[in-house]
Amino acid sequence: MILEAKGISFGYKKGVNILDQVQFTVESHERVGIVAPSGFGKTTLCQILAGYIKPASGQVLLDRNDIHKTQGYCPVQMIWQHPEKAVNPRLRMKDIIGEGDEIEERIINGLGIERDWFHRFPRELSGGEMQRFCIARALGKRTKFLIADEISTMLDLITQSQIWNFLLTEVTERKIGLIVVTHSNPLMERIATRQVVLDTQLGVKHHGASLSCGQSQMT
Ligand SMILES: Nc1ncnc2c1ncn2[C@@H]1O[C@H](COP(=O)(O)OP(=O)(O)OP(=O)(O)O)[C@@H](O)[C@H]1O
Repeated sequence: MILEAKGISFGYKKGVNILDQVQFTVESHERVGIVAPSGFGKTTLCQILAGYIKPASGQVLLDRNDIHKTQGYCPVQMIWQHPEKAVNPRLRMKDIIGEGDEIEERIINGLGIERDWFHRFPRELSGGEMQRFCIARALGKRTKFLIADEISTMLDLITQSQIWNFLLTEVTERKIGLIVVTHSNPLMERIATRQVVLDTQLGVKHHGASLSCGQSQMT
């Protein structure tokens, strides 16, 4: 499958775009890092790619189908930096995890989610425990692309390593395309097979080669 950001422009204020003609493609077997300075619009772009925000212009295409016109379960799932912002505080974790697609037992076990946690409310879990639920919820059977936006920033190094080891195995075995945002260079180097650099002057750069706006290139 191919996920395509096609000429994506967006701004929160009318007439002021933070994303301008962003264009790139990601294939199922790839792990692509999105690189840009803080405040540039990476999270916003992730939300657009996962269908949460509509671009002012442009499209997000999954095998040529517009993701913003797709009904039902979105095959492009996003894991957020702050899990507490991604869960309904009034639901118990068993209901939160049931909000998406069917989640295989292997995923629950692989992420180290304990049975006892299912009966708790989000406020009764640590950030790391809650993030494991959010990762599991995003790995439903129909997920084809996963967007990981600073997902391990708040975790200790051992938990980071466990979660990333699990995620990398999972996306490789299921041929899920991965888009990753992280400010950690070592993590980016470890995870991404390719990087897309968002750049104010040049639109989008791939592997250091500058492209003018509106072009796309697979590297
Ligand atoms: N809901 C919103 N309403 C208005 N402005 C917003 C909103 N969300 C983000 N912004 C602004 O849009 C810009 C891009 O924010 P975004 O979070 O997408 O950047 P980022 O590249 O992910 O930043 P960081 O690396 O610091 O997480 C910022 O200036 C931010 O203040």
